[in-house]
Amino acid sequence: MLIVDTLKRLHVSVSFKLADGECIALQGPSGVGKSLLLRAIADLDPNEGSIQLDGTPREAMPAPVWRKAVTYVAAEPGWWADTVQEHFVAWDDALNLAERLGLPPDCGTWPIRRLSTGEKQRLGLVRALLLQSRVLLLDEPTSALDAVSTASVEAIVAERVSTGTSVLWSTHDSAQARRVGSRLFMMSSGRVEEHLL
Ligand SMILES: Nc1ncnc2c1ncn2[C@@H]1O[C@H](COP(=O)(O)OP(=O)(O)OP(=O)(O)O)[C@@H](O)[C@H]1O
Repeated sequence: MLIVDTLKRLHVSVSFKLADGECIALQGPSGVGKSLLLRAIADLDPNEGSIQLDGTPREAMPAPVWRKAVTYVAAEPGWWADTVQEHFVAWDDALNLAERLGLPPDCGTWPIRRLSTGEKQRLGLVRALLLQSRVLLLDEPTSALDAVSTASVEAIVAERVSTGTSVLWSTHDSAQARRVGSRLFMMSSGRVEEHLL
């Protein structure tokens, strides 16, 4: 269980509980603060408030440990090495997931500069999935993907949810929000309000 109590980042102020094996879809207009909220939960930006994971306060863990347990997945992931497989400790495990997301077997040798936006997005998700995080904070994870790849992402995340991973999934696609979410949060003026699905 992730408990977020009066988390504040700029104009965002939010409290909610996210159970094990639950996926909450997060919607709201562009610029309303969805990314600010997800990044604050992962402690990637300065923020105030209290967050607990399974009863352990965030401040009791070193930040890198917290971020491996409560992982933010950016819509546009960052890269630091020249080729795809240099970004992975266990490339065989990564390749299995990458192939499920429609990438070819030789994609590990590809230079990062050749990747399309959607290839980057899928490989960024693979990187996060390999962490086996307790909580995934997905920031528009299929915004650059076609329908087939989107369905693959939704299926893989659903598998994780079915084995207990908690997910907060930001999306502009209300059909997707209803497909993936067991609950729906609408964000406006920096607050979230739960809506019936
Ligand atoms: N470091 C910052 N300092 C000040 N304002 C910021 C900062 N980061 C983001 N903002 C502003 O906060 C608002 C919310 O941004 P955020 O990226 O969370 O929106 P969003 O709901 O995720 O939008 P989108 O759906 O377009 O991705 C925006 O107006 C943005 O310009």
